[in-house]
Amino acid sequence: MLLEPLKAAGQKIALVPTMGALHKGHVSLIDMAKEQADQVVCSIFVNPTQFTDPKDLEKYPRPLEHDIKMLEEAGCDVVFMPSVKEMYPTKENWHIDLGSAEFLLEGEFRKGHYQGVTQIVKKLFDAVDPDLAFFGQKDFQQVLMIENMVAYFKLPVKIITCPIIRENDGLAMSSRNIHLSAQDRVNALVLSRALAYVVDHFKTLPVAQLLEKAKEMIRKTPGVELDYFTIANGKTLLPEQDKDAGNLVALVAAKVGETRLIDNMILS
Ligand SMILES: Nc1ncnc2c1ncn2[C@@H]1O[C@H](COP(=O)(O)OP(=O)(O)OP(=O)(O)O)[C@@H](O)[C@H]1O
Ligand SMILES: CC(C)(CO)[C@@H](O)C(=O)[O-]
Ligand code: BAL
Repeated sequence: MLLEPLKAAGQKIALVPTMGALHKGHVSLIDMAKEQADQVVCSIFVNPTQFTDPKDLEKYPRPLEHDIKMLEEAGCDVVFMPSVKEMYPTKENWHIDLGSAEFLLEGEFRKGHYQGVTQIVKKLFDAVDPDLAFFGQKDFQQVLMIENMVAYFKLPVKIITCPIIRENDGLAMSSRNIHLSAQDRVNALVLSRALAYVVDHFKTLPVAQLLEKAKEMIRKTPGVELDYFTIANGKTLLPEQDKDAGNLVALVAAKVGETRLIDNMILS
């Protein structure tokens, strides 16, 4: 890539992988990357191999002009927008060991999703050869899977996790929020509210009671269909009942109207 001479001259290269439809969450990743690297590359690629629902892939937003403008304003140095043919010139098999957490939570509801995610991230790393790569905590399990892929191939890329950027009312920013109707948008707030309830009561209530209350909040919200709400170990993603175990995170996924959203908050 054109960054090779800059890298050879000692400059640090950062990659911010995205699927486009950029929002302030993505900009926060670019901002953090700019603080830590000399050149920031943002990739925009809607990766077909990570979609398990063809309708989800088809309707994924692709507002290209808006994205380019946002990247210019954010001071991103390079935009990398490969075509599907460039990234997948031939049909290929990809299967690597990502550990048992691959099959939990998102992996259970989107079978094979993390094989597709790690396949494309490896290809992006091969193309850009970054020193650092920035990902959002919003996709908590994705960061774990990418760290496992990096360890699997022993890649010299440092993975940096960036905090979740939220709307003023608490909804985690997401490209898919654009699909929410006005009523969905109101209903979707229950996800961050249920997570905040768990954070606020973490010290005083047992795990079982926290989960019961959070799930009840979500279940009684019309138009919201819960996939999972869990309090889990932040590495194994296995459910955890012991509040003193440390490294705990609350994670949620739900369909709001026709749109599936995820969110999480760190507990300890
Ligand atoms: N609200 C957010 N705060 C911080 N990072 C975010 C946020 N939303 C997305 N990201 C991160 O931006 C990167 C690119 O994500 P992506 O382009 O899929 O956007 P998205 O908003 O997560 O869209 P989607 O609707 O597909 O979940 C990922 O590392 C993701 O975790
Ligand atoms: C990391 C990623 C760009 C891979 O397609 C995607 O999963 C995303 O946007 O989070
Ligand atoms: N932000 C995660 C990408 C996906 O939902 O496919």
